[in-house]
Amino acid sequence: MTKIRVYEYAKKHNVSSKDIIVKLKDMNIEVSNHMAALDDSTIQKLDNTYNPKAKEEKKPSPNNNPQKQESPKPAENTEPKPDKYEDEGDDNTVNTQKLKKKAVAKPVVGKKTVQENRSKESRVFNKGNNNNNRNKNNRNKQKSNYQQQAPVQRKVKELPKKITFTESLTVAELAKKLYREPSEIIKKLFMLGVVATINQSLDKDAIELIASEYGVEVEETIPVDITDLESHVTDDQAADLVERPSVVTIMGHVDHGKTTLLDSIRNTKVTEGEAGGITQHIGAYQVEVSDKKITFLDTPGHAAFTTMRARGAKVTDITIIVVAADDGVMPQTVEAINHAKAAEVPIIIAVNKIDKPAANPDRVMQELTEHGLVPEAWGGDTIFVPISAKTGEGIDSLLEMILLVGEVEEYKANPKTRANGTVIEAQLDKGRGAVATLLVQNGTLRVGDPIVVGNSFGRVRAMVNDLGRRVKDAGPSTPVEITGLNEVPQAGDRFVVVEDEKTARQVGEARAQVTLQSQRNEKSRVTLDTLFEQMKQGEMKELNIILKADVQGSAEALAASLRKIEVEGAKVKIIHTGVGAITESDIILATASNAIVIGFNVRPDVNAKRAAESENVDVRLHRIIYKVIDEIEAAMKGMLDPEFEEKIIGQAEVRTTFKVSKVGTIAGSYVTDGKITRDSGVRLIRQGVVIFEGQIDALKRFKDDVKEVATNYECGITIKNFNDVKEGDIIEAYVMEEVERA
Ligand SMILES: Nc1nc2c(ncn2[C@@H]2O[C@H](COP(=O)(O)OP(=O)(O)OP(=O)(O)O)[C@@H](O)[C@H]2O)c(=O)[nH]1
Repeated sequence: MTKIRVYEYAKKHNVSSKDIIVKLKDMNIEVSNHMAALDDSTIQKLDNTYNPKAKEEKKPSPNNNPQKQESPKPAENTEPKPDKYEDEGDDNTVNTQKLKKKAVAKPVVGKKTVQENRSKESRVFNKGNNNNNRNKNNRNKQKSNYQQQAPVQRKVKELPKKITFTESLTVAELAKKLYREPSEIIKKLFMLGVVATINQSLDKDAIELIASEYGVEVEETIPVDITDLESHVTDDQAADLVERPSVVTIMGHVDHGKTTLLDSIRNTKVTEGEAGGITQHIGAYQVEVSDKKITFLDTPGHAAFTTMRARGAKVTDITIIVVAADDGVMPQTVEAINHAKAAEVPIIIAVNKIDKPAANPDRVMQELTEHGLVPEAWGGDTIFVPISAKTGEGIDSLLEMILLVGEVEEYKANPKTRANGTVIEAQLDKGRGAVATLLVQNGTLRVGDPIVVGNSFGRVRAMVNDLGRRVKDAGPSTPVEITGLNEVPQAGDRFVVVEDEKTARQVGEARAQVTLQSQRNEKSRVTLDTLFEQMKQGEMKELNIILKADVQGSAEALAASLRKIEVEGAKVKIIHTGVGAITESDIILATASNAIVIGFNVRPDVNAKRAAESENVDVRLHRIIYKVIDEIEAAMKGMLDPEFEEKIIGQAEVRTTFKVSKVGTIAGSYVTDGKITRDSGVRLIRQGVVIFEGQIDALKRFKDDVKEVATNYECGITIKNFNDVKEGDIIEAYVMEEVERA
């Protein structure tokens, strides 16, 4: 007996199942849900309502009219089984306006597929029959019955209870999840007023709507950004955390003995008990002191340290600042201190070269107190260790002090988990391919581990330690050199071990597609123009400033004035002051500490300019103290109003000078960058310091006055009211441009 279910009937008549159920209720016929089967008399009653004509033209049932299948007409509908009822009674029996509309939605129907469907269906039923039929005598009879009934009884896979999706699904994907034909979904969408193709992607609302039509639950899963390496790092249980070696960086002024100290520690400690070990420079090494290990990063200097930090890597636990006892605190000593302070890393002072007759450790201590580093002996909390990197004196005490700081700070890690850490250095080796020294910061790295390193990926093929020995595993704070990556990563890149090689490839490739530029854009650098907005959003309570000035006096005066600024709880924090041109190291520190740079009577050098541009660091150049204060205060109040901004348009180098009576000094110059225009403002810069600021008096090419001179051309420049031009000076040209405030 043909069973027609509520939803089939509803579909045929282009009404909702609910309508049918309500209608039946009106007729005092109870049905449980849209899957309920309707008997003939109920269908008859419904037909009277929805299709009065059907009364007169009562259609034969498929059972008593097997020929019907042969007739070409039903072939017009090739919908899967739930639509079979529709197939049987397709022609002109439904005449509601809606259904006419529905007919338009059936262009997918074709004669060819109906045959396919049928043969498929009969196969299905034959199979079912063979499996289930216990009465062999009835077999043939039943078979013929099934064949007749086959189109009606096609099995439809049961609906899932719940489906999940991320962001969207195409019609085909949704159909697959619901175990339905895409055409059925397309039809449903059409009923809902959405014309969709099989590959069309559906948004959350559409997916939910369709699923609810089937009574299926929907769950949206939040997409995981696989390119975020941290998402591959698993959380540690407190119980798994054990003590790990401290990681130490050595910094200090040029020639104060950083390299000698690193070598001396290594030579005296590394080979002890490691007979035959040939030290190998892999960018870091470990020494053992009193049964404990200490890891030293082999690249001394604060620039390297802060470059890593600017890339987001937090590698160093402790910094040692080396100060030569015969030379005292020098500019780079101060830089190193400020870089370490900005990174909030404990500092140990190694007062070096105490073997020298001119050594004066007390003077070093005295000078350092001016930078907030007061020795314990004088009531402060900074550890000072007098050493001689050359003779080895005091090195043991220095190492003991490192262990002590490590104990106090309690550096811990979990050796049981998958490894993650940072690239210390990396290069391409002719024979071995990409070679990278990794510092394992957590977990244990093993040969064979699938790994993502920065934008590269692979499997750890071989590991070599700092003694050049092959190792199979490396625990927390251990530096190892690995091979097996597809590309050379960069120092400061993070690495993580992932579950399998496929994931490593997927993540590595996805990361490689995210360009450096877009990574940079993601970083929200502080600028005076956006400062107020950032403060309003509660992102910032302190404005970090790096201040460079022409002389110490103005640097100090300006820093003191800036520190006094306080706007609604937000303050200025001067993280570094110095004398002289703005250098690349200043820009790196600004990048790592999210600071702006103020140049007072000084300019950035070429490398600093390039770095500031590529890293989007806000560099403000001034000549008058109160204007600096005004600008910072206004920016913090959101009242920054200069609608004009200075734009540097070019630079010329003074190659020679001519003194001409009446005219003054003519600067025979060569334009090295941009252009110089007749009406631009100019600054005369000598060794990074602004000597004079004013206007151009005359701009000439040979004897002719010209409006502008472009890069790589020579010209003669005279500056209004200024004649003290010297060979080697830089003439910087700028214009004031109107800018839109963010
Ligand atoms: N007398 C004496 N000389 C030392 C000591 N430490 C270093 N020197 C010497 O000082 C000079 C500079 O030492 P380096 O270790 O190269 O100094 P650095 O800080 O690494 O220098 P840069 O790499 O240029 O920044 C070398 O000639 C060393 O031999 C020391 O404790 N005593």
